[in-house]
Amino acid sequence: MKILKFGGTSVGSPERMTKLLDIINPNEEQIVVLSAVSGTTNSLVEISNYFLAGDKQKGSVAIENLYQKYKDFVVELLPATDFQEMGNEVIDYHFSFLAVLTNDIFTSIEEKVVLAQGELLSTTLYHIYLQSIGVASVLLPALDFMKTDEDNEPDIPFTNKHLMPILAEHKGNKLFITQGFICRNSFGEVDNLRRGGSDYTASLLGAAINAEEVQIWTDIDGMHNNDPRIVKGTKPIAQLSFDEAAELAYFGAKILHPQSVFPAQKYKIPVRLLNTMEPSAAGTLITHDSEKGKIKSIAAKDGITAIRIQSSRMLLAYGFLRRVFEVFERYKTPIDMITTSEVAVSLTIDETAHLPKIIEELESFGTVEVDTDHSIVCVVGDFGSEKHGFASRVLEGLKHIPIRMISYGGSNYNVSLLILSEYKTEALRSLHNRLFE
Ligand SMILES: Nc1ncnc2c1ncn2[C@@H]1O[C@H](COP(=O)(O)OP(=O)(O)O)[C@@H](O)[C@H]1O
Ligand SMILES: N[C@@H](CC(=O)OP(=O)(O)O)C(=O)O
Repeated sequence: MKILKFGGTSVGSPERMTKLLDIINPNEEQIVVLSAVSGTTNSLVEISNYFLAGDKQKGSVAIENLYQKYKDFVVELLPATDFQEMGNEVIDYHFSFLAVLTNDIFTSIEEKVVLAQGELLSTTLYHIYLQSIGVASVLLPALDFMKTDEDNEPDIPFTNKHLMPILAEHKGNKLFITQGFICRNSFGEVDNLRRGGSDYTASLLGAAINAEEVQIWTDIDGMHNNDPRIVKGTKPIAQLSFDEAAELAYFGAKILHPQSVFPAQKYKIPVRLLNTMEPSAAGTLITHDSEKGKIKSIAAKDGITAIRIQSSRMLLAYGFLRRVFEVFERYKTPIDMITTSEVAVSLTIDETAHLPKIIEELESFGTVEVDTDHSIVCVVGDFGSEKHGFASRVLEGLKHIPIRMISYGGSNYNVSLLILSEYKTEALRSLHNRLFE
């Protein structure tokens, strides 16, 4: 069994949806994971924000606008009268549900239910489309088998336990369709795997059913060696290791959800990144193997805050870093980069919700300086062997840009540098010229 995930752009219009059958072979066993139609999740976030802010008027207008878009979508996707009626019933059901849901008290619980409607709509409409052209498929309700635990971690054994019997019940069927992104949390409430989470669903399903392969179909021919939105002339990378892919996804390569690598890595399921618009292109294969002696790719992550704690108490002391880390642990704030000297430690975070409290506690150790608006630029490749001189080439590529922090040696395949965000574009372009041209 293979898992094929199609992102928002791949199901972004009725025409795109109908073209999926150029890629999906209904005679092969597969679970097709769909995201919401592109733009829908953003609209649902906007709708939720209006209701969370108590602006029912604007919220209702936004619901109506989205409803009209789906009306047009159904007419184009399902031209035959009987199937068009089925499509209209589906959207009427979901949009009346939205109206009821937003009519009363609106909290983060209702917000998650609102956000789930995008994937529920796209999969149900696609399922009806397949029926309309006589292709047999089974619609699997992700909310019955995708679950996170008390720590918000996905529960893969739960998915295995609840999905396998459903698949067995439909023995003889080959094509299964399900929703990406959505799940239930440990309270049984509707929840999600965070923005871009359909990739994560695909990888979790691959792990849960021990799939032959997970394919992430998107609008580009694989992971490129730099951000194609910023740098011209980027190229797809044929092969990446799970660790390299995880670093790139985490440090900004938007093509892949950062957490989606780990389930596939743990359960040894190969992942392919492929292009819906160019299905014959090789794309990127992610496995345990890594190509040696090469720099693979550059990525950047914005919205980084750097914190420096300067303290003479650090000098020749032990236990100091533990106490610093405990502050971040108490506020559930992950640290990305860290560098130390004998009297100071610098670290970066991208979640700033608890920053004032964190600073207040850190001030008991010494002087605290905070710098916002930074970006981490991350270069991924085989840095394990000094003979390539890659690190010096990275620094050479950034010699005209002020560097706030450098992290090298944490792993053999990554160098991360912290710079002011205003230099990001120049840094990515300059590194590209230096490393790949
Ligand atoms: N290193 C990279 N390689 C490939 N694509 C990248 C990279 N960095 C950013 N991207 C962007 O990621 C986009 C695909 O991700 P996304 O929009 O989330 O797809 P989908 O909607 O299919 O899930 C591409 O169109 C591309 O602009
Ligand atoms: N629809 C969700 C989940 C998702 O993964 O979307 P996409 O595959 O288009 O990145 C989102 O927009 O976040």
